Amino acid sequence: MTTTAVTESGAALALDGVSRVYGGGAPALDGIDLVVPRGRLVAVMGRSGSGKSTLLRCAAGLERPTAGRVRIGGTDLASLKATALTRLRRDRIGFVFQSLNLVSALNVRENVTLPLLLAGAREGRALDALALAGLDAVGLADRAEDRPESLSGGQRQRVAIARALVNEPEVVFADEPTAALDPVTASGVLALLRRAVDEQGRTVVLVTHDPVAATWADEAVFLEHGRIAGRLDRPDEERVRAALGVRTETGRQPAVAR
Ligand SMILES: Nc1ncnc2c1ncn2[C@@H]1O[C@H](COP(=O)(O)OP(=O)(O)OP(=O)(O)O)[C@@H](O)[C@H]1O
Repeated sequence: MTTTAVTESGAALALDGVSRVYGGGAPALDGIDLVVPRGRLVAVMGRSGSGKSTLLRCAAGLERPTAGRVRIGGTDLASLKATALTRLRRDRIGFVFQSLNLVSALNVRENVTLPLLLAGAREGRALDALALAGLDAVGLADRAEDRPESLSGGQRQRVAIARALVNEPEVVFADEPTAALDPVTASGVLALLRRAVDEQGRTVVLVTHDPVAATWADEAVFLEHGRIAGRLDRPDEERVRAALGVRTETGRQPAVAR
């Protein structure tokens, strides 16, 4: 227990016995223990219904667990009232969710500055410069004044990443950010998340079905029936496929590489 406590204290994200039950059904999450150190990219994988999105929503403070504890940078989310939790999500978390699309009434630059404006920053040149630097990092500075609908799917995801990173969040949560993209565009988007980790020391939790996407992660965590069924360090495609395939075919746990 002491080791866990020490590890968790330096973690960007720590889940401690997190469960989530909806109605009278089987738990969507069932006693999840997960520590994500700062500066790591972790892929959460598993079959449909295994609890990936529920884990992301609980970890990101979008939903309260039924039991257990979630900490972001040492802050216990259960200790926060609704307003403080909203503030934490706004100031300390970045989201790249399909359901949190870009705002079509705003141009690309305004979309990127939105989290900072919501956090109370004043409009002006400094803010614009920050947005342009963020857009430059994702290769889209020249599209700053365009509307999101004039961009391709991959370009929109890159804007979403620039927006998620603009407030220098402690954790970025990405839910299937490449699901609708072709493989080459998907690699470009994943490379940006990887760069945010390697060059800016960000921490990213990525939900994905895609074994290729998982190879960009430092670690893949496999869920099954709301539990962690296995983990792979430095996942490669073959081992991820094997891990997913083994469970799909036989229900056995995947090989664990640690
Ligand atoms: N709001 C909800 N109300 C009731 N049940 C829910 C709710 N959200 C999720 N569930 C249930 O919890 C379980 C896990 O769902 P979850 O969406 O987390 O799985 P997932 O692994 O993300 O699936 P997918 O890959 O299909 O998105 C499922 O059985 C689902 O039906």
